[in-house]
Amino acid sequence: MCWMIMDTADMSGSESTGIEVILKEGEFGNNPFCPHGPTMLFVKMSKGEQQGRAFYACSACRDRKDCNFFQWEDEKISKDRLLAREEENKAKQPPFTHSDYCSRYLQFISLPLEQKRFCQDCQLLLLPEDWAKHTTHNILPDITTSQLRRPSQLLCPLENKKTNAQYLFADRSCHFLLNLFAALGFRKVLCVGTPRLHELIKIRNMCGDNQIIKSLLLDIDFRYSQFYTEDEFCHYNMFNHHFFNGKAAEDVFNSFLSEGDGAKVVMVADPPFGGLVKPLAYSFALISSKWKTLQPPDKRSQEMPMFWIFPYFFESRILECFPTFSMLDYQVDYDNHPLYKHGKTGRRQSPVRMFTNLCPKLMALPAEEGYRFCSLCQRYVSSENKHCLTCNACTSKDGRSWKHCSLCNKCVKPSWVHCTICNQCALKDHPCGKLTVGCFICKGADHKRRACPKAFSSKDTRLGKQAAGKKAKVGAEKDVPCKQTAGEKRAAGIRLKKRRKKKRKIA
Ligand SMILES: C[S@@+](CC[C@H](N)C(=O)[O-])C[C@H]1O[C@@H](n2cnc3c(N)ncnc32)[C@H](O)[C@@H]1O
Ligand SMILES: [Zn+2]
Ligand SMILES: [Zn+2]
Ligand SMILES: [Zn+2]
Ligand SMILES: [Zn+2]
Ligand SMILES: [Zn+2]
Ligand SMILES: [Zn+2]
Repeated sequence: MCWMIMDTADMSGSESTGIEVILKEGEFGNNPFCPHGPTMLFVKMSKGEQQGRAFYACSACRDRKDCNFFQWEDEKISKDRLLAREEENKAKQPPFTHSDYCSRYLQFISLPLEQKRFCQDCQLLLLPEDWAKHTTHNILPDITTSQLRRPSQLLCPLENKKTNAQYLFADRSCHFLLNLFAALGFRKVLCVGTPRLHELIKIRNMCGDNQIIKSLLLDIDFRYSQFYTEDEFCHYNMFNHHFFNGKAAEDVFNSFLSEGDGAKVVMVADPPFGGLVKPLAYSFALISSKWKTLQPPDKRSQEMPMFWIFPYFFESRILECFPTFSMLDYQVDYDNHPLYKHGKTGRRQSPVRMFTNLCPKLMALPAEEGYRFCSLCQRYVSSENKHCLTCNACTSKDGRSWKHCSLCNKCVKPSWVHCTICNQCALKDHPCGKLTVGCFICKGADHKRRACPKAFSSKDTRLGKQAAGKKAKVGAEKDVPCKQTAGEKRAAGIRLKKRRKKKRKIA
């Protein structure tokens, strides 16, 4: 069973050929392993047809400098090479096991303050026996208990944009999320790539009268192993649902998902923005189906409550995978992202939103930040998002007021004008006559290539079928303009250039 997946390299809407991912249901584990777990199968696509040999490459790292695994799908690998690869994979694992990190932590907290040191170069809490090895390194002395409670502030964010892009929530967004989950009655939060939220939950639990909320962090950043026990953190890859510590970690995950103790679980994921949507969706669907199997039989038809934090211009792709999701207007902002800050004018508003399968009318957005309830849409919207009576919706996606174009029969960005040559709205200085209308793969006029049914095989996986089912609905009800602002285009352009470079390297 094949589920063909388009690579984000095609975000710009260019007609270039794309490298796509093939997910074979249930077969991840049979793919060769790189240091980041099972690799993914990629193939070069041109006009909807497979071109050339398929190959395996790393699921997590989009930069070959981070992981240079490469193997043709039909390549025979000698025993010696397999052994060498296994050795290499082992050598690339963290310097300590998680249980070693835990015993080091216990030793560390029993040290007097003047002996509590953190090596900034090695990103490691040091024990006295380590000191000699770090004499020439940058050492942060006198690590306090409150610093230990905020590892996301102590560790320097991994800023490798392609692979980790560790953008940390600003306090405003982190508190909003936590208060929302608490108000909705959740008592367990599965934090997928949200270390800052995880630490805030733990801090909140220490403040007396709050209901205790449990949190389990799943993240690829193993540095967190030195601060959290094996019940609080799993070293995890969200692109292939791989637990680095194998069965022991999966058992922790399974018991966290079980609601036998009456504590309701919610999942929140904030993946790196350059990540491929469909492998992520595939992992989240696996998490959700695991949650279902742990529910009592009469509740198995319910969906696991999920929040996926991602830029708004991925809306149609996320909805293809999860038709029951909707996008909230809330703008998520980050401390260390120069562009994704809240409340600035124009493009400096954060494009990052929350997608959830919970009922939008229950997601109360803060009135003090200008969000209001639209009784017609039955959801909270941002202050500038005006209800269009023709579209019968609050149509803005980016926080600015959009305007209705009667020729396009939809609302468009305020900076767009209707072009009679292209027969659609676009920026004033668009490359006239060159806008792509409809689908590049099958030439159909009613959808874009990413929603093309031909991009899926006839034997779709469950998610693939859902995607096909949603397509018509998306087209009819939520025609999401896929054009981007100049800022987004620039960002996508930079990504595209880098990807082209990578593709050249691969070829
Ligand atoms: C955009 S940041 C989100 C951080 C979040 N806003 C916070 O403040 O807690 C992405 C997070 O995903 C993690 N991450 C990146 N690639 C990952 C992967 N393949 N699997 C799991 N986690 C990953 C990063 O380490 C980082 O914590
Ligand atoms: Zn890898
Ligand atoms: Zn060091
Ligand atoms: Zn409305
Ligand atoms: Zn409208
Ligand atoms: Zn128009
Ligand atoms: Zn034009």
